[in-house]
Amino acid sequence: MSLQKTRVTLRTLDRMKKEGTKIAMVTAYDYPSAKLADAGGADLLLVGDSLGMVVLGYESTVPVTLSDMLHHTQAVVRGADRPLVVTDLPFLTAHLSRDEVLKAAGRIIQEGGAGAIKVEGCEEVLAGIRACVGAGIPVMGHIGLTPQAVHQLGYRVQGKDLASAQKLVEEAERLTDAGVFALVLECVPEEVAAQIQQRLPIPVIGIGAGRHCDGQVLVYHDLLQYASEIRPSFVKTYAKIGDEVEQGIRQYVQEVRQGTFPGTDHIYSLPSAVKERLFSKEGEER
Ligand SMILES: Nc1nc(=O)c2c([nH]1)NC[C@@H]1CN(c3ccc(C(=O)N[C@@H](CCC(=O)O)C(=O)O)cc3)CN21
Ligand SMILES: CC(C)C(=O)C(=O)O
Ligand SMILES: [Mg+2]
Repeated sequence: MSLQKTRVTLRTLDRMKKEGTKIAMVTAYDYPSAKLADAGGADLLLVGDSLGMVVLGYESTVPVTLSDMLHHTQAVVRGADRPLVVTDLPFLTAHLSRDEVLKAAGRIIQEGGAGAIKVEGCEEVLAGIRACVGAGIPVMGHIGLTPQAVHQLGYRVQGKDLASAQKLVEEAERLTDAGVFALVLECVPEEVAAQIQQRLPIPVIGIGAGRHCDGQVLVYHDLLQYASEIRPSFVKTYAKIGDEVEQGIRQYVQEVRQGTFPGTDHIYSLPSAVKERLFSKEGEER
């Protein structure tokens, strides 16, 4: 089923949860990353606000704007045929008035071309989530470690004591009641994620949430080891493209300096008839 070429929809994900088919999600931030992730078979592409860190060089996701998200979403959508594209609402967007949330989410769907949005948090954003769902905008929830709250939480595992584990289960259920079509659980003990996965009728996508989730998500630059400066311990490395890129650039620079690039394979030449006449008297006369 994951090999089908038709677009992944909410119904596809629903079916995958029921069948126990694991869902593979990866972030993408531009046309080439979307094209390659699609070719690699990813079901869901997340235009994560992590782009602020891995693509734009900020220290956190907090500075990322709606216009950043729109710009990158448009590029990802152009490169993604099969996967459903989900875009993060940036910092402080889901907390605004109902109208403001709808406007921002509407732009991501209408101008960006995404198929869904993702919102961090629960209580404070529940009204905005309900408004979006009511307007026909699919919403993915995100609880546990919510990076937009880095200034309060840090990047710490969440739900390690009884009270906070119970709170996560409650939040998962409240979000489901509010109509989210799937839920990202970030950095929580495996046992808590398993409990939530069992209780919810919707797919639970884990990142640092253990083996029992309905699907997994990782940041593109982490799993491919591509110039990412942070290394959470839940990351597994599947390639080292950063090293490949650096090595390629190093060799190019060296060949330019040595004059071995460009070689005869990489130049344009005049046809010999033109060449003969170009520097002759006749050629200069006109
Ligand atoms: N490259 C990248 N990958 C990500 O997964 C990611 C981003 N950037 N930027 C936005 C957020 C930030 N995230 C993070 C960042 C750090 C940890 C981290 O280092 N966690 C500690 C947990 C320590 C503990 O509480 O025990 C770890 O050691 O994994 C986790 C998630 C996830 N997101
Ligand atoms: C880490 C994932 C879940 C995310 O929200 C992002 O990449 O922004
Ligand atoms: Mg995010």
